[in-house]
Amino acid sequence: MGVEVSVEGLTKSFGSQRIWQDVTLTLPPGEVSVLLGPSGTGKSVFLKSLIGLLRPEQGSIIIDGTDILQCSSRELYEIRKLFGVLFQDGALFGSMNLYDNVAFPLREHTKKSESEVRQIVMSKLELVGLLGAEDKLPGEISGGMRKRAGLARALVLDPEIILVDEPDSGLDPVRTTYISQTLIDINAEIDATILIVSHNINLARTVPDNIGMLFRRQLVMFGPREVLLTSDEPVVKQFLNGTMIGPIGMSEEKDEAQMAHEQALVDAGHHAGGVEDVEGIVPQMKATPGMPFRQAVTRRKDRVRQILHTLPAAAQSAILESLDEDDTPTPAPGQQGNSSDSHHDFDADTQVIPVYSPEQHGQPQGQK
Ligand SMILES: Nc1ncnc2c1ncn2[C@@H]1O[C@H](COP(=O)(O)OP(=O)(O)OP(=O)(O)O)[C@@H](O)[C@H]1O
Repeated sequence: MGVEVSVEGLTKSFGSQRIWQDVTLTLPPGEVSVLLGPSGTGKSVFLKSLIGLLRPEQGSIIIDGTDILQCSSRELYEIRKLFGVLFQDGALFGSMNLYDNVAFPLREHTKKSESEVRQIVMSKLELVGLLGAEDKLPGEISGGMRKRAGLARALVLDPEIILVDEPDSGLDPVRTTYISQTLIDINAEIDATILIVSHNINLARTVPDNIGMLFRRQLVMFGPREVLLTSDEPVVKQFLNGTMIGPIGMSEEKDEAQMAHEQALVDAGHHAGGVEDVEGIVPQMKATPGMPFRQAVTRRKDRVRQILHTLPAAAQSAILESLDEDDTPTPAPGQQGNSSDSHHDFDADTQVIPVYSPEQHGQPQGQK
């Protein structure tokens, strides 16, 4: 199972620009969490802080018992071995085909034979639906394929924590749903702790076990998905419905006068944009039939039962309903019941730093 990531009192600035402050949250081990927030609120900065690419000036980030803001560089090196990261554009090497891109961490950081490398690479390419595209260069494929290739590369070293930066950016709604399904399937398959940064509402409504939101330098909330999805917070409601009416403006700050002006326009009949009154909770996506059962589902039920009394009433009743839901996985066509003997073989003894970032490797290439 993936490890817990516990963040407390985290504050990050660049010079005099405060990005966010006093962020406290815990990513439950093996569960999928999404961090939402309008553009520019520092979601990517948060992801980069978790892997030690950026250094917040205050607070702690405890990963597997180690505070990565206090530990030695040797310890940070060890902790980084737990991570697989998918950056927004896949951060692929433009001169290498997809096979070599995905094989790169294995060749660079392990002593595996080429036949072992091949077996792992092909299984990961299959998991992300890219079998047959091994010989393509990043510049010859779509943005969605590049993302999936980046995801395959993030998985080859068997990560316990997977960070995904805007898996939906540049993708149409259908491809976004496919990548959402892939992320759920990966969680079912390897039971890793997953944090997805996004501003995609469909993804946020259907994929995660937990949701948080950054706004105006604060973590507005973080908790079981039902808390945010039933929230009455104006900023959350506005974000979920994508309208102009509410505290979120084109730039970060929006003052009372502008809010009143926009409300007056809407009262006079102007369309506020977005989809009105999307309320409540839609069912969470499940692993594809035939995949292993997603163990996070059972663990999360036990966990939320224990914190239920601390949550708002609307979230409590939504959670109580979900506790009664049948978690039995849908059997694959032609199969009976749950399949736990996956054909994907994940090797546990690789020793590497699975972080390939623009910071470390220069600008990603292969953009169209
Ligand atoms: N290395 C850096 N040096 C200085 N400022 C930075 C650095 N990285 C990010 N920032 C600033 O931090 C702020 C937050 O950026 P970030 O990319 O984390 O936002 P985001 O929420 O991920 O946005 P989006 O949803 O548009 O991707 C921005 O104002 C950005 O300019």
